[in-house]
Parts: sequence; C-alpha cells; structure tokens
Amino acid sequence: MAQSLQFFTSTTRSPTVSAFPNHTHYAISKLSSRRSSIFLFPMTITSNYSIRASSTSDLDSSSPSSSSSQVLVSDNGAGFVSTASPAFVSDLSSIEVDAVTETELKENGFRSTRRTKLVCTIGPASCGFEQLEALAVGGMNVARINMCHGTREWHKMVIERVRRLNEEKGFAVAIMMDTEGSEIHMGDLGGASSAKAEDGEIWTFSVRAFDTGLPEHTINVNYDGFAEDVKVGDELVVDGGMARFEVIEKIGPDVKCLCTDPGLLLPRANLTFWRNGSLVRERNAMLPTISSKDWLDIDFGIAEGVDFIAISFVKSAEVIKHLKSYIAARSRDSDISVIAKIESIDSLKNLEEIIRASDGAMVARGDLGAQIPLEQVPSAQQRIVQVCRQLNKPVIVASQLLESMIEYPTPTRAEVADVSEAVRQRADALMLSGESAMGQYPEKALTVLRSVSLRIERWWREEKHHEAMSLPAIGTSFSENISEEICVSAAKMANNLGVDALFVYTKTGHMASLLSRCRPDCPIFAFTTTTSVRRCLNLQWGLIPFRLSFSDDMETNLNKTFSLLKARNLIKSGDLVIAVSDMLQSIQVMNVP
Ligand SMILES: Nc1ncnc2c1ncn2[C@@H]1O[C@H](COP(=O)(O)OP(=O)(O)OP(=O)(O)O)[C@@H](O)[C@H]1O
Ligand SMILES: CC(=O)C(=O)O
Ligand SMILES: [K+]
Ligand SMILES: [Mg+2]
Repeated sequence: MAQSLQFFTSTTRSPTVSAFPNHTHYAISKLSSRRSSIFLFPMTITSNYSIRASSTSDLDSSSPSSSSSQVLVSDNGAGFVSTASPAFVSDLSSIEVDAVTETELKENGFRSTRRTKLVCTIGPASCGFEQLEALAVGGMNVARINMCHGTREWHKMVIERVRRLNEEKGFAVAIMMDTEGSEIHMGDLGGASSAKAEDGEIWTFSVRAFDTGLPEHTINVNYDGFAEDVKVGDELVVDGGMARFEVIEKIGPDVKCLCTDPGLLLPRANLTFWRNGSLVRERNAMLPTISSKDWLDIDFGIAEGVDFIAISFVKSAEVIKHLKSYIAARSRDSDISVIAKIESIDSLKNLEEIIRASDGAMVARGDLGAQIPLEQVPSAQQRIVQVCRQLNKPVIVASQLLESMIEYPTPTRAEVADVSEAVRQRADALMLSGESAMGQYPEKALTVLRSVSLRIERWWREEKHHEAMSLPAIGTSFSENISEEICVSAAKMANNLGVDALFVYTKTGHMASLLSRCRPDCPIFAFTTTTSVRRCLNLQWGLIPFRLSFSDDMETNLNKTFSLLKARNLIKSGDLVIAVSDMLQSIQVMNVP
C-alpha cells in the first residue's frame, strides 16, 4: 500500500495568509485502491485527486509534455531526445541510462551510487576520443575546458568529441567553459612546456612582443601597464608561490627580477605582486572581470551550447547578473548555468551576494591561495561550501586535490585526506585540473576521486554523521516555502524509514536541487523533461538525472516509471521509494509493485 502526504494550495491563495500549519486541517482519504493519502489543506477541497497544487513556481503546466505520452526516455543526459530520429522516436518506450550509472545501480544497488560529482579539466593528456571515453566510463560528470589554454578550434573539437561520446555511447557528460579572466599572467614560454628558474638568476619580465622567439631567461607578461605599475623592491610571486622573484631594475618595458625562490614556471602562470608584505591589488582592481577576449569566448560558449560558464576572478555580484542577462538575451532555449569562481579577496568579501546571483560556485584554491595566506584557504573552503549549501547552489572544490598524480600513479596520503575532507564537507563536486589536463595519469586520478568519494560517503552514512546544518528558508514566495518544507520532510522521512531512493519529478530542476540540498542517505532519481536541465543536475550532489516525458498525473507517472525502470532491472518489486513532484505538492511513500 502506498501512502502520501499532500499539500494543497489554491492559485488564488492570498500571500498574506502566513501561518500555513495553523490554517490547515487534516483528513485521511482513500485516493485509489493502492494508495492512501493524508491531505493537509488550508481550504475546502471540492474534488480530491484532480486537484493540483498550481501555485508552485516550479510548475510549468504549459509544457507540451503534459499532453504527450508518458514515456521514460532517460539517456541520463546523453541528448537522445532532442536529436531523436524518427526511427528512434518509435522506440521511445526503452530506457537509455548511461553505462556507468546503470552498472552501478545493477551491481551495487541504489545505496552505493556515488553522490559526489566529478569534474575533469580536459587538456592535451585527455582530449583524444578514447581518452575522453575512458574518463566518462570512470565517472566524469562534467568536462571542463579552460579558455586560458589552447585555441578556440581545439576547444570546439573537444566539445564535439564529448557530444559525440554522449550521443554514440549514451553518456551524460556536461560541458563547462572556464573563462581566462583578466588577471596578470605570464605568456606561453615560446612553446616550451615549462622553464626552471634557479636561485640567484636574473630574469626579464617584459610586455614587449618578441617576433623571433623569446630570448633566454625572458618571460612575457600579458598586462601593458605592468612595467609602470611595478616598483623596485616588489616581490613577484608566480602561481601562488611556485617561484619567487624580487624586482631589481626597470628598463622601459622590461623589468629585471632576481630569482629568490627557485621553481618551475608553467605557461600562462598567474603573477601576483607583493609590497611590504601585502598583495598589491590596485592593478587588478582596474581590470574588468570579463575581458574583451572573455566576451568572445562567452559568445563561443553560447554558440556551442555549453552547459556551464565559469567566471574567473569574480569580484562582485554585478558581473554575474550582467552575464546572466547577456546569456538570457542570446540563448532563449538553452539554460547555461553561470558558476562564480571564488579566487580573490574581493570574491570572499562579497561572497553571499555573489553566490546568490550565481547558479553555483567553485572554490578555486589555486589562485585563492595566491591571494590569501595558504593557512586561510581551508577555512575559506569550508565557508564557501556552507554558504552554497544554505543558498542551494552547487559548489565545486577545485585545484591540487591530487597534484602529485600529475607525475606519479599514486596520490600522497595528504592528498587523499584533502579529497576526503571535501567529500565530508558534502561539496557537490570535486575537480581535477593539471591531473587530467596534462598529467601522466588522468584515469588513475579520476579513479582515486571516485573510490575516495564512495568510501567516505559510505562511512559517513554508516556512522550516521547527520550533520545538524540548519537550512534556512530561501524561497521568496509561499509556494517556494512549501516546496522547501516538502523536500526537507521527504529527506527526513527517507532517512528515518531507510528508503531505497527518492524520486522527484521536476520540470525546472528546482525541486531536485532542494532535495539534494538536504543530502539524504539515499540517492535521488531526478526525472525532468529537458536535456539541458538534466545535464545541469549532473553537477549536484546525489542526483541521478533522467529525462522523462511526464504528465501532471503522478499515479500515471509513477506506474510508467516503475515499469520502465523494472524492465531494465534498475529497480525491483518491494523497493521502498518516496516520491515528490512539483506538479502535485505531495510526499508519497510506496513499495515498488
Ligand atoms: N587546453 C589546454 N592545453 C594545454 N594545456 C592545458 C590545457 N588546459 C590545461 N592545461 C594545462 O593544465 C594545467 C592546469 O590546468 P588548469 O585548468 O587548472 O589551469 P591553470 O592554468 O592552473 O588556471 P586556472 O586558474 O584557470 O585553473 C595548466 O597550467 C596547463 O599547463
Ligand atoms: C581553478 C582555478 O581557477 C584556480 O584554482 O585558480
Ligand atoms: K581560467
Ligand atoms: Mg584560477
């Protein structure tokens, strides 16, 4: 027997009626032969099962799906539906789930699926079709391309390969484009993959263009005002401390520097300047967050239909709002999520409003560690992860998670501990940078992220470390508040009853992220109507996104889903499931028939 708790509100409900529970009364009613329900309703119900909660903001009843056949066509993000050929449409009753999820579900059951999502930066070590496929098989949820490196043609090729992989092999890998930003950095070392600066050497940092190759011990700098701004005696820090120099002389566009801390110089490494022990920030403050080159890259990203655009060196919420309206005006049908990279002092100062304005955030520890003392990075990370969770925005922990694996096939114990801590903090996603872009062991590094995530997640569940994080109400309307309450209650019920999975039927994805925010013990099957929403859900903790054409009738949706999932051995009779949806504000508890 199935049981449900339903919340009914009317479209005309006055927003001034505030104390919802005080205005409700309780009734128990039989809905159907196999489902009994508890109604909480603030008004007289005139007919029972046909009433829908239509005041929810997450409901789009104009969606064509409400009249279409209720067929599960989940390819788990692979885009079969939008590109479906007529031949494929005739076979819509099959379920396409990506190979990784399907294997995990079949072999280990619901409870053991990985909750933490994985992002891999793609570079020369991982851009081949087979290499990308190996990463997809290994659990890559999002492929990141960094516009600091490579040509636009190269990025286009990577995007096309990922798309082809999704289409041909049924994966669901989303694409994130990361902007270069306009911080000061070195040039590309004239084609060399690295250069070694030794103690006591004199190097020239110059804004001149060298047509005939770089002279020895010379570094190009991308910022024209560099030679004017810098002062003799300044400390020049490469990549947050990979090497250090002291400015000893200025000669026109050239700045002579003495190497004081030897180290490896990598192409386009970030440069910061310190004067009397403080970071010199005026220079960067004058540069726009989104440079003219970034705008061209953003146009490219929109044209290519990437799923996420990550903005480097965000200083304020304004730039995010500006970009979001720019994207909205240019890409009417696609939903590109904007991720704010937290990697500067200003981004920490304005953290809450930046995150509120964004669709997600990245703890970009590489540059962050060059701007604040290293020992402050862990607490900044914890704060960013917490704020994101509270504001219901996905958060990625990035940089140097497994840095030693660029060269070695096993991580250090300290690196494993760092990954564990990010998983324990319940970040939505972990990111590989150099490890997957140019390291020797991209797949091995991904395997480490995957196995450490699985182990720590399981340990966390077994030990019942339910953190008592208070989740403040974030919705601005009454119906949004109801959705939040439903998700909080459903997640709590799921934990207390030990259910196998939460099901959420959501058109915008919002209900799914509200459930994810609660970090329940069981996985969340998120059924949504569009491929772009589903790919964005790929970044969120614990969500297993499916594409499903569903109706507003939950009974039909559930029966259809059960039979389609059972046919693929993804669920079995007797599994205990809790379902919520944004069509009918209800919590339904049932055993799979
Ligand atoms: N498309 C690419 N082509 C060549 N090398 C790349 C590419 N993408 C990344 N890399 C290499 O991998 C390293 C790490 O990549 P990552 O994306 O973290 O860049 P980053 O330069 O550290 O800058 P950011 O602060 O934007 O992350 C880079 O320093 C570069 O050497
Ligand atoms: C990822 C990134 O941009 C950083 O760590 O600086
Ligand atoms: K970048
Ligand atoms: Mg950075």
